[in-house]
Amino acid sequence: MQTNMPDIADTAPALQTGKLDWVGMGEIELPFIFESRDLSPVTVNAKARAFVNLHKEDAKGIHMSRLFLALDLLSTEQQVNPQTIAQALDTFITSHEGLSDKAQIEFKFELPLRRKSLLSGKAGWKSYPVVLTSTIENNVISYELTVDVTYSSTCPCSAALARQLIQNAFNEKFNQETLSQKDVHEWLGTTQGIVATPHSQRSIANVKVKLDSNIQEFDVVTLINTLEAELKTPVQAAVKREDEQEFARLNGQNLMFCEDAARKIKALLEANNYSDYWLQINHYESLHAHDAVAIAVKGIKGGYKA
Ligand SMILES: Nc1nc2c(ncn2[C@@H]2O[C@H](COP(=O)(O)OP(=O)(O)OP(=O)(O)O)[C@@H](O)[C@H]2O)c(=O)[nH]1
Repeated sequence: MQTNMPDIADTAPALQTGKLDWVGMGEIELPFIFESRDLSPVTVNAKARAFVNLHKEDAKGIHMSRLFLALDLLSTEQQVNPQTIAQALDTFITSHEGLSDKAQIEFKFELPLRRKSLLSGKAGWKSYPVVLTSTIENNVISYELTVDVTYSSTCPCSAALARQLIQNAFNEKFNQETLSQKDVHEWLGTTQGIVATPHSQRSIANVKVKLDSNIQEFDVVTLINTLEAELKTPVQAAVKREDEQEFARLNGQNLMFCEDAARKIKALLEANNYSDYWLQINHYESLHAHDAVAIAVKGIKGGYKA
């Protein structure tokens, strides 16, 4: 290796002096083995962002290769968990002595999970977008976990309007007739019996929670499972007809506006004692070409903002 290469990060004058909040790299390709409770260690293909602050006002720049190589170690020689992320953050700071006293790593990846069908006992893969952000400041680490949960939402307004049409059709059909249970039963099984159906839409809950700084392990599966259990109509992987019928029943029994979904999840996160959270509910409408959106935060001082 050539020994006299210029190292401008150390020696060149800054064009203009001043502190910077974050300097680093985005979109770093980083496969790694992710560890989380109730999950066999799983290889994920993450995109990483790695940052330190630059508090030395006249320093030309940070040493990006040092951040990159610390991440590479995480990818090739370790498994990703709170301990190894803490080590990488520590390396970010110690390798920037005099330059930086804050560091941040963000991982964005899809977590594949085996999901069971509703009734038929089959199973299939479903991928969940995850963002894990870890920050060290004043020697304290904080972790934020964001997951996206996709579900189906059936419009309560549309359901009520459809029911009215069904009642009207019933009146027309059976106006003068003595009702026979058999006739009504048969009629209900026809398209004319259920003359209107409410619209439903694919919907996504984006949920960000702040984790305790002293956690020993991540627990993404529990967060996803709890959210899906609360929403009741998560999109399905393996589906046989009996599963589809159960899904139709669940949709009919869990009609919701985006406000309903947001309130349910807010109450759930409160009950689970997260120190802070942010959520955005997106109903990708099938009635409209635009979306219905609801946002909520815990609302603590200095916490997440809506
Ligand atoms: N600070 C900084 N570096 C950049 C930027 N864009 C590219 N780089 C490159 O990042 C590379 C790595 O920088 P350093 O970490 O200082 O590399 P190095 O001097 O070989 O590593 P050390 O010997 O550990 O200091 C350099 O080749 C820079 O040119 C930028 O906008 N800012």
